[in-house]
Amino acid sequence: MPTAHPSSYPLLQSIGEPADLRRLPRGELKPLADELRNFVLESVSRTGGHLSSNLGTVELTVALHYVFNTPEDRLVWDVGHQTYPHKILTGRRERMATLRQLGGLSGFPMRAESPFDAFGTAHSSTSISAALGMALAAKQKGEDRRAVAIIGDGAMSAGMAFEALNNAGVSDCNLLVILNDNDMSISPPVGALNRYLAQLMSGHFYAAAKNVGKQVLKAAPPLFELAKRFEQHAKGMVVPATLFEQFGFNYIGPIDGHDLDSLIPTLENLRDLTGPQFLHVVTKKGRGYGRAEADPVSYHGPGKFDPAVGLQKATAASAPTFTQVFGQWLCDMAAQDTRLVGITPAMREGSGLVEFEKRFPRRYYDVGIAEQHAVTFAAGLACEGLKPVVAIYSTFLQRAYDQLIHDVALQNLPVVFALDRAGLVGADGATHAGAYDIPFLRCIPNMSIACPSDENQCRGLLSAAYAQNHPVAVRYPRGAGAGVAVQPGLEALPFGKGEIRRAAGLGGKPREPGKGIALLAFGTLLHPALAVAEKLGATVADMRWAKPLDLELLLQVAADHEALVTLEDGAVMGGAGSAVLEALQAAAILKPVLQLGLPDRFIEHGDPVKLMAMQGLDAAGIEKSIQERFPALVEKAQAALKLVA
Ligand SMILES: Cc1ncc(C[n+]2csc(CCOP(=O)(O)OP(=O)(O)O)c2C)c(N)n1
Ligand SMILES: CC(=O)[C@@H](O)[C@H](O)COP(=O)(O)O
Ligand SMILES: [Mg+2]
Repeated sequence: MPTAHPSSYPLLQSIGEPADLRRLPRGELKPLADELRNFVLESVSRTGGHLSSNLGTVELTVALHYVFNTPEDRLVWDVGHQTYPHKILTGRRERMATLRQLGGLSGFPMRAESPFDAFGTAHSSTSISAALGMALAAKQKGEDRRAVAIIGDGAMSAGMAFEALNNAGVSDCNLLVILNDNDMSISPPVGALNRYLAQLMSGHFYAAAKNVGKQVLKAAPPLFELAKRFEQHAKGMVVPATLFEQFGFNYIGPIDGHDLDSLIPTLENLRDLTGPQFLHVVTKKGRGYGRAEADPVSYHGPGKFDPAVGLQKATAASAPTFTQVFGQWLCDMAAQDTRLVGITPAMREGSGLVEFEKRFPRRYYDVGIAEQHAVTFAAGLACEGLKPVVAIYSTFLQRAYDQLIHDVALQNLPVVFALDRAGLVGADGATHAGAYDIPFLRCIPNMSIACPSDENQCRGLLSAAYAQNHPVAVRYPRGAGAGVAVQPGLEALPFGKGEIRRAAGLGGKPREPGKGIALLAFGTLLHPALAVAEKLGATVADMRWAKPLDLELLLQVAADHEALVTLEDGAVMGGAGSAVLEALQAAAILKPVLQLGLPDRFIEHGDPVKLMAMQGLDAAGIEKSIQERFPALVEKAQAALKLVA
């Protein structure tokens, strides 16, 4: 993919690393920022990726690398989806064409990718904790470096951010926290913090009186200290200390996060102050590209598009995604049962709850980026007889593991967890893979786990989950399923039951009992399994439930075959295949079992179909693994097929 034509970005072309930026005349920073913004738009429109948040951090990124001696001074970007300007200014401009592609640039900061990426992020609200660690490490080692956390207003709503503020506020170290306040999460922001930040922004007097950036204080520290003391005094008299000052930070702002004339002197002042500093900058998500400014939600993470015409509506003909199937099921079930409430931790669009919010606004809860709270909040709702459905990405449920055990499972509360993005997600890479939910859920008493293989099963298993009086997770992958027609009903599939989808020995010739191979599929790997089974004359069972296993089906299949293969789009270790091994062991059935699934390593970003093939989880890979593990059985099975043919 060719990158943007170099001639249109002459200044950007001259920046190989931030030291080049710091050598630029001050007056060239604004034209550089303009080129940088245009390059981000052009590049992301060609590759897809996160856009509106990146357009909003252009000036802030230029100012940070201009004022701070990066990479010796550490920048920790929260979530990190807004770091394309940072990557471009730190020697990765040419590689932006490979963004989120196999072997290409990650969409998030990665320590292995660059020394300028001080900390790997992608799950939100970790930046202040990490930066505090770096600041205290510098102090302990006697190193003169700064640590800066850049955190968005959305990420600021997570408890972990306040845990870090609470600790940092009493830590004698040189930490700067920059709140990038664009008054947006992915969706419009929610919660009291957002309301508070709006008050801060509306306090014009406070901002004007304090606008340190504009009054470019050239003073030597004593004068600045004097001004600071006056300001402390004045604040106490005129304006109640901000929340952040109550946490022990020196709060500056709000200032315009797109105005280099504000940003640079303010950052220069703050860089030279000791103790915990908090800078509140106000930016516009999507800044500089009208369509993204007008609709930062749609342009949060767009695919490829033509900036001249903007995003085009998806063609209606395309098969529904699992997310859409869930969203429709949620509305249908809510219409049937008034006890249903829908909860999302700040992922309304991604989890498919836009329609549900419109139709059932009083039963819809966006709790902000607060997965721990979301789960225990659901437990509270369930205690009072409501039927909560928590729509949450598999990877983000990891953040609420104790709440899952302690507040939901231990009390055996009927909460449904609709786990979207199960398995490999592709472009977002290892940080977002839903690879571990079967292992980490299966060991929790009272929990059940359903693995739909297609869109219809997704509906049926969601209804089955909803009908239970204990916690159930239903896991399904990102994107479209098998493209089967979705039936409108809400009938629940049988709880804990799977079914044989293909019996061996087809073609009229009965197979000897106890011979041949059986494939036990958990979820969408059923489809490549069916393809392989045709060639191997194997039986295929759609197990549907990782917990409880359909023991009757399993023991029957084990008795009828001489070898078993388990397939799951999740970690092999502790996964559904392990459950099969445990069950056979408990029944003293000794049959060879080949477990296929994700390996014990993190899988990088890339095209999800290619990534699954690389793990040997496409039909060719599955067949190859079976051939290698059971060569004699395969040979025998294929010979038998020839007889039948
Ligand atoms: C723990 C966690 N939950 C949810 C997400 C999904 N997510 C990514 S960006 C985002 C919104 C972040 O808002 P903000 O911090 O204000 O950044 P902005 O996009 O406005 O620049 C969310 C919810 C995540 N990355 N991590
Ligand atoms: C940065 C972040 O965590 C989200 O924007 C995430 O990338 C969304 O993932 P989907 O694109 O799968 O909804
Ligand atoms: Mg924001």
